[in-house]
Amino acid sequence: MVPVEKALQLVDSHITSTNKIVTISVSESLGFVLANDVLSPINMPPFRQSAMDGYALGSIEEKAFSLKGEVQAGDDKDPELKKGEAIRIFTGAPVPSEAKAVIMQEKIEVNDNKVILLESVKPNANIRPAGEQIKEGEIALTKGTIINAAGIGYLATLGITHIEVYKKPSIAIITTGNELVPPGQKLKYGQIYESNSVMLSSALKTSGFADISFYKVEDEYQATRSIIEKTIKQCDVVLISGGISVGDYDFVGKALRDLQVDEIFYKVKQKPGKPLYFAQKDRTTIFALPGNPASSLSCFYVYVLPALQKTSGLQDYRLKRSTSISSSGYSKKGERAEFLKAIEKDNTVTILDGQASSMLRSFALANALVYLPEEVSEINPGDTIQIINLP
Ligand SMILES: Nc1nc2c(c(=O)[nH]1)N[C@H]1C(S)=C(S)[C@@H](COP(=O)(O)OP(=O)(O)OC[C@H]3O[C@@H](n4cnc5c(N)ncnc54)[C@H](O)[C@@H]3O)O[C@H]1N2
Ligand code: MOO
Repeated sequence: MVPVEKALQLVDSHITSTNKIVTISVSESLGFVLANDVLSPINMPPFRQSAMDGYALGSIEEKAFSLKGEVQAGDDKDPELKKGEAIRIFTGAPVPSEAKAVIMQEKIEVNDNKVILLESVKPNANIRPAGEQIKEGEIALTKGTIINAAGIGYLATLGITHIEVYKKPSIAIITTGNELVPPGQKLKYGQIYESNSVMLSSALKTSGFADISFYKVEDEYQATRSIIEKTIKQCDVVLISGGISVGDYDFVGKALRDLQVDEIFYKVKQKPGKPLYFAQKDRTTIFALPGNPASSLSCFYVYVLPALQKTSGLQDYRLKRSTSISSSGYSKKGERAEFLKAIEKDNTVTILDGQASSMLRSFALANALVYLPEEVSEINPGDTIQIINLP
């Protein structure tokens, strides 16, 4: 059995960033990592642009200006504007080349077709120069940037439709267990609903992993081995749920060994998730997650997600650890490190009831896991404790 910190290190040292680069459309790039610098193909703004609804002024020394027409956003005209002349202009409209400033409409009065300034105006006030945000050929976003919603908007403002990003892994989810039936069917005696596949795929989607295929297998050696062999050939990452413990019908470990995967560790000194198995074969990474739902998800967040993020080129892929003040007391029974479902708010963390690895309600409410290392045996209210923030 390996300690938690050792297991984390082993996952980190065996996972490498992908060097596969793919071109994708900007609209589909949420959560991807840029594989190259992106250069701006245009000046932004592309022209001198008014930042306000008001008047463009041909000079700034006068107090009264004669009004000469208007420029609306989207107009392609560049009207002449002499000293002492003003033009009605609107936010986003191109500012005439000869304009010296734009004044907000709240700061003028119009009398007899004359624009009277109520206060003085500085040169170039309320004018966004062409290329103020970025100039053509400059770096818009650097390699390594994670694309978020604003990043997608920003690239769209520059008219960019496609970018080069690191490929995200293709992921297989294999669920094992004769007792499992899909929700929607009536349960027979001895059966339970299969929930890990939808839970894990939802956790994957939350973090931007969408290339997921699903497989279901009975507790039978040959079928288990065949599915694992097939998915290792087809996918970058194989997540197996259940069948990894020591029961007579837990065939995952035997199948993996017989397929001669490189076992990196099996069993971690932690609760939940003791029977976690981590291996690689050729270029595929394999995690066999314990079948108990909360164990599966806990192992996913602690080990699988950082690995997937590292693979996808994220630099800041490591577990998001921080500390918080416990409002709860808790006594650990065994010696294993523990991950406890909790709610963290305003630097106070509350450990939830219902921590058994078969239970999901506490996880459904949690926004953090409290991490109790092996050497910590109890928590008292007021203690500063380690937490892992959940995505
Ligand atoms: N003699 C021992 N028995 C067990 C040990 C041990 O050390 N010695 N470890 C226990 C721990 S800890 C865990 S965790 C489980 C893990 O077992 P498996 O990974 O082999 O998982 P299964 O036996 O297949 O399932 C466990 C539990 O979870 C339910 N399950 C499984 N898959 C799903 C699914 N897709 N959706 C919903 N629920 C699922 C399954 O019905 C079982 O109730 O082993 C302990 N035993
Ligand atoms: O590790 Mo098991 O997940 O304790 O039930």
